[in-house]
Amino acid sequence: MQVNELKLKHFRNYDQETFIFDPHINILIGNNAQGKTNVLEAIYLLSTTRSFRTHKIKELIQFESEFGFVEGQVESNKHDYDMRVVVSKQGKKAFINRKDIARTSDYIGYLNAILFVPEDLSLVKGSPSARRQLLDQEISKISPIYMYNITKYHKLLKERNAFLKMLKEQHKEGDLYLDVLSEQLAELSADLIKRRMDFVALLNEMSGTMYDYLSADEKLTVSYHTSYKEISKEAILAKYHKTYKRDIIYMSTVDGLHKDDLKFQLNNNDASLYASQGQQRSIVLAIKTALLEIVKKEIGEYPILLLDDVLSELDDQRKMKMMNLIDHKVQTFITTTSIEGMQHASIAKAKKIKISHGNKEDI
Ligand SMILES: Nc1ncnc2c1ncn2[C@@H]1O[C@H](COP(=O)(O)OP(=O)(O)OP(=O)(O)O)[C@@H](O)[C@H]1O
Repeated sequence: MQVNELKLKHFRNYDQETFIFDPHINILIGNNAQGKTNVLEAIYLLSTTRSFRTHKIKELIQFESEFGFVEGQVESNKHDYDMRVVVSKQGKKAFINRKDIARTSDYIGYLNAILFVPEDLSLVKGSPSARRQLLDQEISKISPIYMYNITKYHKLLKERNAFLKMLKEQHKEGDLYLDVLSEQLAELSADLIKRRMDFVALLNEMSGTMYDYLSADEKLTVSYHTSYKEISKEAILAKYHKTYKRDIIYMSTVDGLHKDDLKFQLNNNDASLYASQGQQRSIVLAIKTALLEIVKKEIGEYPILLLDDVLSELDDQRKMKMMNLIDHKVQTFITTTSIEGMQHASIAKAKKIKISHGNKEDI
């Protein structure tokens, strides 16, 4: 997959700009606060209809403007597409070949992107919610059904929690409607957890190989942790039934896949407790490069890669190895304040675009 052309209109600090990209490496160079990450954010928006920096989509519209849009000419193995996401005060609208696509799950997949930002470097020791988010986002890219079901799960969970609160206020210990909601959640949970487990098995295999290449010292293992001993609708529902009273007291669904976690181990030691900064970086790098391979395996072609200011966070050896892994395979967008010290041959051949004050200049 690749983005050949990107148009920005009233997007962040861009009034109007058109970028023509190289199929391999594109480097956006500029001082701080010039608009480099804004370009990555625009590509990510085109890919997912979301920003990786804010949930408030209206922040993407240029100050003083009523609307903004991002439009990309995208080339894949199958077809070429014109993709567009328009953001206005009313919300956002996504289009493929000028056709309005109402459901996000129908839009995702035309342009797959793997994003790597400095915050990802805290994935190993950070909050479980970031690891769950990674799982949900990445599985959604290769499975529209997963995306549809996880959205439905969270809606039902919210409804169940609100209902638990009402039961507590009414001093009730159960209700037929609680049974219905629990049954629906149990059915979805069994399906979603199985899909997560399958994905993690693949991630474990691929990231193990990548880690071995990036840092041959230890063995990386990635595993999925859930509170359920048996993954079936019946077993999950039975657990819900057993914990009705507790959930009503807490006014919250205490157990569930919304509490599950992804664990990393190096030579059987819990990486969240023992991994050094360098080891954590290698793990995240192994995960991100493994994700590229998983998308290739599942979809049949590589996604694009967005590297926001992360190369400067990696040492020379890891940087070189990372570039070796993506060279001539993956269209990559790199933001940086300077290319000094970037030694790989692909950097010399890369398309370099200077960004200043929301304007670009090919150099
Ligand atoms: N909605 C908006 N309208 C106009 N300008 C905006 C808007 N949102 C952000 N900006 C401007 O965009 C600039 C930041 O751009 P960006 O985050 O892409 O910086 P950057 O070049 O990646 O910098 P750094 O190297 O510091 O990460 C700031 O000057 C900010 O004021």
